[in-house]
Amino acid sequence: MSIILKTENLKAFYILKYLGEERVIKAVNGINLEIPENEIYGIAGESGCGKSTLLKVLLATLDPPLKHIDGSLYYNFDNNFIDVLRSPKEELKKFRWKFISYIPQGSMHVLNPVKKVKDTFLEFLESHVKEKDKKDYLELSIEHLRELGLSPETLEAYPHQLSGGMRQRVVIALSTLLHPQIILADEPTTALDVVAQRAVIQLLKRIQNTLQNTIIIVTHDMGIHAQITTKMAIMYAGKIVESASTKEIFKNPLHPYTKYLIQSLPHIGDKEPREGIQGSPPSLISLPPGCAFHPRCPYAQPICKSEEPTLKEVSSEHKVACFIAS
Ligand SMILES: Nc1ncnc2c1ncn2[C@@H]1O[C@H](COP(=O)(O)OP(=O)(O)OP(=O)(O)O)[C@@H](O)[C@H]1O
Repeated sequence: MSIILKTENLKAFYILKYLGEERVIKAVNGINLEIPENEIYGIAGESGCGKSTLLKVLLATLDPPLKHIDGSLYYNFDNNFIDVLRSPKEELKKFRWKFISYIPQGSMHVLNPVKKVKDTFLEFLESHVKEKDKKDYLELSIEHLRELGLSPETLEAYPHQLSGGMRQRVVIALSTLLHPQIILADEPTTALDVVAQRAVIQLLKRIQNTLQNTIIIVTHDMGIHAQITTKMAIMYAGKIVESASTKEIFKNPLHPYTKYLIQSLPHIGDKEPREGIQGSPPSLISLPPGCAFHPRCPYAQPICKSEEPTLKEVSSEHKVACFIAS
């Protein structure tokens, strides 16, 4: 199993000035991840725990007020680990779209409303692939859509002529035109009905199967993780609190937060609504001492209020950051 992307104690904070005072939002706060190639890797957690920010950092797009504070991000490019956040910006351009690409949150609004889909595809290829004539770009786009099971006729449409689900699939096709080895997808199924969600899931699975690459999916929806991911990490308050294969996470969740996330999933035959997690995630500006989950944890012990648990391996490839569970 080869690692395609890894982070070591990665920290990136939003630094804001508010009424003359500095406010620091610790959105990515000491992340250690090792993501293998040829997997669909999920990152789960409630809204506001830092998932989207982590994806921005993994793509190495840190624009103010987001700032790299500490730690490292490595891409395994041709069997060399590149220290991405310490590489010159010009150097990083060669990775974007060809090695690593990004499907942004709400991507169905990404397409230019006054241009045919075809023109967006051609412009993208023109700016990223050299030495081709226009016809070749068109052939490449048609071939790619066919490969993904999408109709090439879509290229002749304007975005408003496509359904929300179809627009999302077109943006996914656009992000994968250059066959990247890593695809980062931010909430790719959010705001879609279940039929459109299913089509997006099938498309992502098909892409992974065809390219044999790695897809990293961020979503708060544990149901989506269960359907598509093969390995996953649970994020809480800017940190990873548990990671394992998706099967293991659902069969044997160890962290009380993971258990809550799974318990709150609806089941067929439920007579009453499922209970959500009590309380809400802490402010990332002033985190509680010790384990950030302790104020919401029914099993919290005195140690949880004073010391911060680290992510420890408890069985093969199953890691958890919890004094009670490890
Ligand atoms: N551009 C920004 N400037 C300042 N703070 C930000 C910015 N973007 C996000 N944040 C803050 O960073 C924290 C983490 O947000 P992030 O969007 O990464 O979480 P998330 O888990 O992806 O949640 P969601 O699913 O709601 O996007 C939140 O407190 C959020 O308010």
